[in-house]
Amino acid sequence: MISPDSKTADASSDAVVRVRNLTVELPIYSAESRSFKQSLLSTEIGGRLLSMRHGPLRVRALTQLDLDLRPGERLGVMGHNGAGKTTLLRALAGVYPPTQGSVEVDGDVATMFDIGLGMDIEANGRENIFLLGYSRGLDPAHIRSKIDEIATFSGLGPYLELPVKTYSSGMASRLAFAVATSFQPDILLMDEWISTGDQDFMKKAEARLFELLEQSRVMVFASHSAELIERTCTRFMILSHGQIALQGPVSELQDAIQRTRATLEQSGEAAQ
Ligand SMILES: Nc1ncnc2c1ncn2[C@@H]1O[C@H](COP(=O)(O)OP(=O)(O)OP(=O)(O)O)[C@@H](O)[C@H]1O
Repeated sequence: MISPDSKTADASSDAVVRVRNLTVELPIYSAESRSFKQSLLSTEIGGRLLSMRHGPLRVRALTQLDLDLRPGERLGVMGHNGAGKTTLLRALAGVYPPTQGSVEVDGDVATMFDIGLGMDIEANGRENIFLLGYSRGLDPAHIRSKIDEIATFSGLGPYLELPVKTYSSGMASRLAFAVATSFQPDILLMDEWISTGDQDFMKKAEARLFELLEQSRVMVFASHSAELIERTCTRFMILSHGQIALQGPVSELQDAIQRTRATLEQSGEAAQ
């Protein structure tokens, strides 16, 4: 829990996402040997590598972030590879605990990143719909009422009776997407646009996403695409080496968005 001063508390009282002084550090357990640690330390990565006297190397992926998101706000996050975009989404989803600071999120969160997170590949599609629904805190009757719709939207038909390990990655993505979008979330966290390689499904998916964006209380969308951020977001943030370099309304930051697109394009990171 946070204990903000009274001025901050007033300003954030209607926020449904409240992040205070958030630092996230991630250990790298697979770098045990001294020489390998040394060579990693001299490598340029997005986050900051911290060499500990004891224990594993750590990457500081986010440093002292503050963020308030109020109902109706849709935040687009851009930044170079390794800037911390995915780490921010994972921290908001509760996947990564804060190393320092706090994250408070009021409401049901749907995640559209790490597709497959929360799925059991040994279980069949139908069972996975329940698993994903339970992880959102939904009750069985509510989940059951959506099964037919999810089956139709995902186009998986009889495959829903087979274990997910027999699905292609596109089929698994279609199932995860159909579940994530069939139950209206309060807060939608997305990393890039879904891509399944199936053009018909992509058209349906885009239409459904826009519908969902209209109704979600809050969205955070990490992307390399300036165009998608301008089309879908109300607020814009640039992350750089785990810190907020710039933040404000999309309507006032058109130039900054285009400059970021140009920089990412130069380094070959912009979305097509
Ligand atoms: N599981 C992990 N363990 C250790 N370090 C990690 C892990 N995940 C990410 N990192 C590091 O944290 C930093 C931020 O990574 P993150 O994936 O959040 O960046 P990103 O902005 O989403 O990048 P990209 O645009 O390439 O997807 C990077 O330096 C990365 O190497």
